[in-house]
Amino acid sequence: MAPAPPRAAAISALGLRKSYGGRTVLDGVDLRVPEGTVFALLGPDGAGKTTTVRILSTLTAADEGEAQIAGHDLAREPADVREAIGVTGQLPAVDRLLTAEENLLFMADLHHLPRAEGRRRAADLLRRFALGSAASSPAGTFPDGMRRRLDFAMTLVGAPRVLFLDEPTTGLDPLSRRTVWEAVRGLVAEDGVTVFLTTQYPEEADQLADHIAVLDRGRVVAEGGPEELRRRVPGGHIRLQFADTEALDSAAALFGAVVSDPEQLTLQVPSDGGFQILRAVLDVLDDAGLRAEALTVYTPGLDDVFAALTGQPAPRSSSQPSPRPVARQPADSRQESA
Ligand SMILES: Nc1ncnc2c1ncn2[C@@H]1O[C@H](COP(=O)(O)OP(=O)(O)OP(=O)(O)O)[C@@H](O)[C@H]1O
Repeated sequence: MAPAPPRAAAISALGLRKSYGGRTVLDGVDLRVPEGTVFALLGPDGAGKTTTVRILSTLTAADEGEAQIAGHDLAREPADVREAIGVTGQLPAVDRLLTAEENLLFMADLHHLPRAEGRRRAADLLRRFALGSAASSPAGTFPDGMRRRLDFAMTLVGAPRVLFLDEPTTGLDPLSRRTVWEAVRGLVAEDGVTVFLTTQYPEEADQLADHIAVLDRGRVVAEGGPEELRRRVPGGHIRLQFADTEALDSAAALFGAVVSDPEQLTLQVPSDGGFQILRAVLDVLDDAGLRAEALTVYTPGLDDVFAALTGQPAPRSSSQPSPRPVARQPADSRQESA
């Protein structure tokens, strides 16, 4: 079967540059985001993430470079670009005197939706963002996380094809964060929306993004899928545990340059996380008639990738993210008996 043709780009940018008062904030950023995918721009504070979003959403002009959004040229057709996109945090924000439902209906009026269609969209968004129980309360009484969810929902009333989310979950409580993540997944899977999000949390990029670009001091220093990025940094290993010192020492002699821990009776064999090396390690043990009691494969997490690429520790969200499938865990520890 012929491979699927590459998806058209919903966002493409070439050579974006921006300086403020002689200080370079974006230093030649190239990006390509295929339609119907989630792209994460991951980077520490001040890397230039918000500036990138502001440029791509027509709020700020780049000094140099060009971009196309949803088939429209950013510089020549800004009104068409604005028509196709949604941006979180953009005005009009939540009106605190109106209820959640009224805020959504107000947005529907701004987008000239017919009454019935507006009501249908408002009801759908209240459900998607777990705001149903608060539909009739004034938004001024909402806790922060709930108000941010409503703000996000309001961006969606106009059914944008391309959505920019600038740090959508920074400072959010775990329920609000999960709700936002689920909403993003639903928008992509059910509506084919393209999502461009910025985040300082590696786990958020890992959870949501098909493709991640790491931005540091105005430059994209690495990009790829989450797995691809993990393989870029050293530190992956296979950890073997033995029943006694004799087996441990025999295995250590076989593998050469390994870290041995006599107290735990473990060895760490360097690994790129691939299947080949795992098989080779098991073959070496087998051939020598040695048996490991336990085997753990450790691949570096995106936190390690972030730290290696930016020279800064990855910021942690205020709470633990929801558990993910084992196959995608960053600090992957798959237990297998050997
Ligand atoms: N309007 C402006 N005038 C002057 N400097 C600015 C302006 N906007 C951004 N900057 C500077 O540009 C740099 C990048 O800012 P930007 O907000 O794009 O970073 P960021 O990656 O989004 O970080 P943060 O998470 O802190 O928002 C920062 O040093 C910031 O102070």
